[in-house]
Amino acid sequence: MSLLEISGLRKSYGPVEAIRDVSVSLRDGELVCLVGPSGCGKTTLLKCAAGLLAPSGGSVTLGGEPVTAPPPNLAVVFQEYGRSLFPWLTVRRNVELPLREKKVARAERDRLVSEALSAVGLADRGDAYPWELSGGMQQRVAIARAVAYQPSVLLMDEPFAAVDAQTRAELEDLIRSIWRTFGVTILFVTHDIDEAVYLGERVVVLSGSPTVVQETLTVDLPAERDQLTTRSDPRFTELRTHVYAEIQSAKKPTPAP
Ligand SMILES: Nc1ncnc2c1ncn2[C@@H]1O[C@H](COP(=O)(O)OP(=O)(O)OP(=O)(O)O)[C@@H](O)[C@H]1O
Repeated sequence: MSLLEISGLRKSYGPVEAIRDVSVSLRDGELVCLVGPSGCGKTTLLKCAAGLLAPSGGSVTLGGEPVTAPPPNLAVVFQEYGRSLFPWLTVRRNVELPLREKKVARAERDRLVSEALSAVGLADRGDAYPWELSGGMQQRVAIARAVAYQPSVLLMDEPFAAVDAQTRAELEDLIRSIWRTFGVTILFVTHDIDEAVYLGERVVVLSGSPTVVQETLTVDLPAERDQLTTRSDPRFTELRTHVYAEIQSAKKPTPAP
């Protein structure tokens, strides 16, 4: 059964048609990657899915309910970790903040924060301030905050675009591990083809703007993935080459209907 349903979504900014027709459906517990050329409307699509932006047409439903404002059981992790954390709050406090707003009782809050910080490997950095941490660690804090909130859906908008390649690989593995541990449904937006194939159970390829779904691909790689084995698997190479070719043709703008 689908949990998050994006159906016939359209979005124009005044005369600029950004998204023409996108439908994506996520089953409960799925990890789906959205990949497309730069400027194709990935962020726009994600904001519409999160209830942060009203679509011009089509619909978004979460658990059968229409999404018209940010739903309580959905969390978003953005690319710019530097701007998403409060510098005057410690790591623990940053992670705890949405739980306070949700009026979670103190003991439960402490438990959820500790569990989330352990899951991202920052159990011993709770008293640090974000600016004392590296970029990759700050993004881990943002991920811990989303996880502690126990969302049923996690939307991620190019969350690793601003970190170095090694950190990025570690964070990719972290997402797979969090996904498997917590059973959260994830929609992960990236412009990185290898990342999309490495992470996803399915990859949705978007066309150039005005955007339509170019292709949806099932990633038939083993669930147990690691940077060395998976990336040297001939099937991985086949899939990424296929998606690369799709993106190249997707860069051509969609002809007018
Ligand atoms: N607030 C806005 N007002 C007008 N046009 C906008 C606005 N936001 C986005 N656009 C336009 O909509 C299109 C899609 O933008 P969006 O940021 O969603 O793409 P993206 O795929 O996330 O881009 P990138 O890969 O570069 O991050 C672009 O043509 C952009 O210029």
